[in-house]
Amino acid sequence: MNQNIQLYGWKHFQLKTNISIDDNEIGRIRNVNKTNYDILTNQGILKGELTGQLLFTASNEERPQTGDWVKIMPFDQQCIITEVLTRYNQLARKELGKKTDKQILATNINGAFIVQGLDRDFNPRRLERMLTTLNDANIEPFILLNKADIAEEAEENVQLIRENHPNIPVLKISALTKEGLEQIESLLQPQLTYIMIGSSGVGKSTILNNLMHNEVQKTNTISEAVGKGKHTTTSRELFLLDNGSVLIDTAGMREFGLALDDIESVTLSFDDINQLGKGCRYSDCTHIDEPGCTVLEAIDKGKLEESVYHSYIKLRSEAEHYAASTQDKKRKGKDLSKLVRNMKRYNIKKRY
Ligand SMILES: Nc1nc2c(ncn2[C@@H]2O[C@H](COP(=O)(O)OP(=O)(O)OP(=O)(O)O)[C@@H](O)[C@H]2O)c(=O)[nH]1
Ligand SMILES: [Zn+2]
Repeated sequence: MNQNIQLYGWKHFQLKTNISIDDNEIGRIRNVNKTNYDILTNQGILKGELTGQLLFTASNEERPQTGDWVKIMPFDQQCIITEVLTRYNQLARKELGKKTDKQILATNINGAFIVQGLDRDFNPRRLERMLTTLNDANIEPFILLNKADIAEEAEENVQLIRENHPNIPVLKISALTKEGLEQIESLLQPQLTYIMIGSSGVGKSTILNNLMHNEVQKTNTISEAVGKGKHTTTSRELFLLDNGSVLIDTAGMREFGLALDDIESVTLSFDDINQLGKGCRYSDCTHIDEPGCTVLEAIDKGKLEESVYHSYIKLRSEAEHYAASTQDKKRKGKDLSKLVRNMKRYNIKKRY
């Protein structure tokens, strides 16, 4: 039986949060089904429910999520969840169809594998967006470019992503032929928690099955011609890998929206801009139209790829838009008009 909570990273969580509680009153949420939870505990996997207090007073965000450590009161082969222990981080996305509500995907995560297909799923801009969200959540990113076996221009596209993100591991893989599987395994550390994110059908379950060395998660075999997956809802589940790492799989995630707490962190996912920005005249320079901005200077001198700057601007404008619906509308108007002016400036320049 591998249900000992140490295997699921309890010690690591304790180190991060300074919490000390009796091991037998602790569990980790394996998956969520409305208000029913599967919880990994020293007594095995227990079914759990919330105390009335939690059920009626906790917001969606405060309720237990996959990855959460919770305080439990075992009884009768089941348990009651009395408290959600403070998370050291959480990964959220914008709720489908809603403007500002966050949906939490998972919590207490050390690293994330962004899976993107090298086929028609390939989209550097979506990758940027995911990297920004991960950076904001303080989660270490890894990029898996999958389906190398069927993609044309696979090598060029892998190179492009490596150039854009020199400090992030970028692996070219094929879950089908198992190319790159050992490289993924070499990134995983025991007792740390990882999550796998990416569009539906990109190969996440197939990768997970490879890592588990058996079939745990049903893969989506609906034909490409039909064009849509069989999942209609999003589910998250926590798995223990052979090497002792914990992996959370997210299935059926069609859209990975921005859910930023802080717009300024957008810049951090752009290594080049971040490096250059250290030389700007103003320490809070937004690199949009300030005098003495070394980022703008670098573009003029051809030292910074315009495409990188463009995705920075686009991403920033998306982030501004999102933030504006919850924060300061006035500032949004100002910044957006600056952005538009700046986009124009570079579009005009390009014609010469
Ligand atoms: N050619 C090729 N096909 C792959 C590869 N990886 C996955 N597939 C296929 O792509 C389809 C979708 O794979 P899944 O693993 O179910 O994708 P998923 O990301 O888990 O999808 P959701 O569960 O909907 O989020 C399946 O038919 C897989 O066999 C690969 O490297 N090469
Ligand atoms: Zn600047």
